[in-house]
Amino acid sequence: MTVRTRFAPSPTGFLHIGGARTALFSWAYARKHAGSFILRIEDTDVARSTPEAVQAILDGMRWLGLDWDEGPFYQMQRMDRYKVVIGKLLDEGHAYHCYCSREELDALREQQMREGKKPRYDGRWRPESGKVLPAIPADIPPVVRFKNPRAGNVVWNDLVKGEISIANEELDDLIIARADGTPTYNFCVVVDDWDMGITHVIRGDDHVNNTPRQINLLQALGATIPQYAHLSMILGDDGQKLSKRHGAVSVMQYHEDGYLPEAVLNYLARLGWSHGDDEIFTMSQFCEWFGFDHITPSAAQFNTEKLNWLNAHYIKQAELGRLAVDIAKRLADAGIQVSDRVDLQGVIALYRDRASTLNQIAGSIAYFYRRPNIEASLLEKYLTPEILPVLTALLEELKDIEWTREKLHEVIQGAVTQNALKFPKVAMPLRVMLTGSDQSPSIDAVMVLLGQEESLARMRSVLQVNV
Ligand SMILES: Nc1ncnc2c1ncn2[C@@H]1O[C@H](COP(=O)(O)OP(=O)(O)OP(=O)(O)O)[C@@H](O)[C@H]1O
Repeated sequence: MTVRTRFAPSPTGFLHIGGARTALFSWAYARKHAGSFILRIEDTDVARSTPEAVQAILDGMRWLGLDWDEGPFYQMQRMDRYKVVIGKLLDEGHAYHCYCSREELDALREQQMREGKKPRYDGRWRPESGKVLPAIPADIPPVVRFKNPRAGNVVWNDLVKGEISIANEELDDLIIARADGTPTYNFCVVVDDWDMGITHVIRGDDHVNNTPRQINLLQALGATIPQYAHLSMILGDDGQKLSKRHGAVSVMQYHEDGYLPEAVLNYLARLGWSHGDDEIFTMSQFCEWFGFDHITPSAAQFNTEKLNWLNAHYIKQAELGRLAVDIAKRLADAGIQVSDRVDLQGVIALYRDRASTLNQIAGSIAYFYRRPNIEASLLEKYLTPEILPVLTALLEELKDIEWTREKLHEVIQGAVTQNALKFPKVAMPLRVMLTGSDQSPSIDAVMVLLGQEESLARMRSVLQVNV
């Protein structure tokens, strides 16, 4: 049997971390078994679905590298097929028309509540042998209901939660087509899973309640029942389920904030799944290791600190050329054009060990490409009257030296020793003049990358010396 899994989001908003983790597990299971991963867009909620949300979901999947083998299939394009299957169920006696008016159903519910019973459809239009059905009203277009089995239990061995058994008594005769003929959610899912040959339905456990109804429908259709794996929910900081409507951040926001997709994927993989003590692994390792035996059935909480830690790791490992392309774009978005004057890869190499996002790097290195505005308080603090002559003399000396780290260090150290100062007394004002900040990597390394001409120009403009 070839494994076929699917991810089936509703395009009512962006792809968030919770959905993405579910997509990742479904994708990994297909990849592990050399099967197929199918993308299906469940867009039957016409009022809430938008083309922008479809695009946002596709963008998020592509950014993460969760490539699909088939689809995207759109449920709205499959309406004719659903109608055919509804007809089949009606013909075969697995479904029936129900002509209850809204008022009738409301009255039924009220009566059941008064009697302390669980509100449910009482099957008044359900055909049974020997039962006389009410006269068909002229003015009420019927819905189609599924004839759910009355007795027995629906039992499945959930790959995450173990055996689950639901009594058929608990299940209503589900409406599968509304009065206007449009099919309903659970029914579309069933027809799709059947037609698409899904072998493993891997989805969030917010769908557990749908599963017994779907199994009954599949059985009535004579379909093979897939295996089910209901994954725990990802909760936000407040302990609530992340959803488009509550607390979730788009996957693409992580891109914007400077996270690498491999860091986000690695983070998501560990949300509710483990492989011994392994925290850092590649996606091919993950696909190899992934299985349902090491999934925690309890909900997992999002933790930004851990994501930052992983991102810092992947930034340190990433190929510099790739980081340079990305960071140049981030700088351009902030109105800063990088130029060949400064070796961007060299600059990133100098900064990446201390960054947990690409945005932090972009923010820290902007001064290489745009002269910094230096705060008066920094000038006052570090460019004290007694140090100014030392810096002016140093500027003179820097004009004619070989522009290497070693030479720069030697010359700066010389100025320190000659004037019987401590190293920071000279290094700090240099930092401020060159970078606009009193925090930077080693100043000689900064000066090499900034270049002789630009370094001297920045010193001159602060020291107001026109030499
Ligand atoms: N917080 C979550 N944690 C884990 N899986 C989730 C989470 N939210 C949704 N999923 C799963 O992602 C898949 C796609 O879900 P869907 O597009 O309906 O997103 P949703 O966020 O639940 O939608 P909504 O925000 O409208 O409730 C489903 O399998 C669903 O179970």
